[in-house]
Amino acid sequence: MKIYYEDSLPYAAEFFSELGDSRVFSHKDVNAKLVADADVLLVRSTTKVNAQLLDLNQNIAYVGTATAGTNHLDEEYLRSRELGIHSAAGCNAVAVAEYVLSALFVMALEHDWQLVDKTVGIVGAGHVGTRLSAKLTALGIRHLLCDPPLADAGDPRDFVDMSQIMQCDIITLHVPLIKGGRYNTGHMFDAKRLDALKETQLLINACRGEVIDNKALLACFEAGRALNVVLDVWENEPDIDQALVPYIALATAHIAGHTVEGKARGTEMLYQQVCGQFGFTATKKLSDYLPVPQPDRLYVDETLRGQALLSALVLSVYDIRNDSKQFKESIHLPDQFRYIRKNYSIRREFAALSVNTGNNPGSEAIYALGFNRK
Ligand SMILES: NC(=O)c1ccc[n+]([C@@H]2O[C@H](COP(=O)([O-])OP(=O)(O)OC[C@H]3O[C@@H](n4cnc5c(N)ncnc54)[C@H](O)[C@@H]3O)[C@@H](O)[C@H]2O)c1
Ligand SMILES: O=C(O)[C@H](O)[C@H](O)COP(=O)(O)O
Repeated sequence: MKIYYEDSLPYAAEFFSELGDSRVFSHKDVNAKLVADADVLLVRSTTKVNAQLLDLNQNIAYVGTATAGTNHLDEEYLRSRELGIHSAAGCNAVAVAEYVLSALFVMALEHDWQLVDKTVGIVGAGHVGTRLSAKLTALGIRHLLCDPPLADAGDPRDFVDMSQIMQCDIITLHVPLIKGGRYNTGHMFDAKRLDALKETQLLINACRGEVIDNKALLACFEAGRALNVVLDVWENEPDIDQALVPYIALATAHIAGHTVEGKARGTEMLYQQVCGQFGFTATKKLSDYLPVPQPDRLYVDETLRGQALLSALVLSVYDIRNDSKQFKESIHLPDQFRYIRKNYSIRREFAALSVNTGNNPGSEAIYALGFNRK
């Protein structure tokens, strides 16, 4: 069996080499000829999988993406080849939720906000939205969920509509890119919604760039509106509209999901799927490969309490300001969006770190946030 995998899948050699003849490729030079004899094709979001890539291949039996989003796969084409859509749904949900928390704590520091006085509107209550909801609950932050597809499907949680989301102090977007139809998310934040935002609100997009109309957003800023916006994702990546960057409070290069665990879990999920489909027993586990973080233990500053304590802890693991600073200072350089993503020094998830809380009364919130108790 010939297994072709994109070079951005961590631990792919470790997981797949025993299953067959495994070969690595770069998204920059992958083409139809190169993968013409693949039985299994494993990608991340940087490789577009469509007729152009697969029409020369008669044998392909499995195509999988080690990411949550699937909009780089031509679903209609894959279905016409009876291949289906295989993804790593949920692999990086914790990573994105922790990215959002870092953004919230930084914005709170910069604007002197007490987060427990704010209401967060989560749009999209799937893997990411649900993880974020759990962490906000741990922090005692009020939040509302908006997810019409889940509401229509009978999900028992309480949902609100977009008009209620628009009243929230903080709005964070976690929907797939769906172009058209009843649940369209393309330009969900169009000029009209952006005009309705107040300068006291915060809008975060860590799902797909096309969910916010970037031209309309730039027009708001150019008209003098001081909106608070955090963007991890942009329209037309990697060739984003650089004019927008200086206006964005915290700007990053589509790395919200890039924790060691989030990326590697994606590879592990595809390994399990391939084993299932081709009748292999899955013997390998992610825990066999993940490095121990250095350091692996955090100490709580005993003088801090409440938000100050949680903020210090979260930002000691991941401080989004570092990524934003690097992004803003270098994004004008050629091919920089891709460069940052390729060379990103990926971070760890809270669960990889043990916290000794001593007698701190805030301990339960720390563990409920995901930190390890050991
Ligand atoms: N920035 C990153 O690094 C990063 C990482 C992971 C995921 N993502 C993106 O975030 C998206 C969400 O990730 P996920 O793992 O939670 O996916 P998911 O499929 O588990 O959840 C998405 C949710 O959005 C809901 N939804 C669909 N249309 C909607 C609409 N019109 N309004 C409100 N809700 C709607 C769906 O019902 C679903 O529950 C992914 O599709 C991907 O595009 C980005
Ligand atoms: O959809 C996802 O899972 C994320 O957007 C993911 O981080 C993107 O994957 P990448 O571009 O790193 O392959």
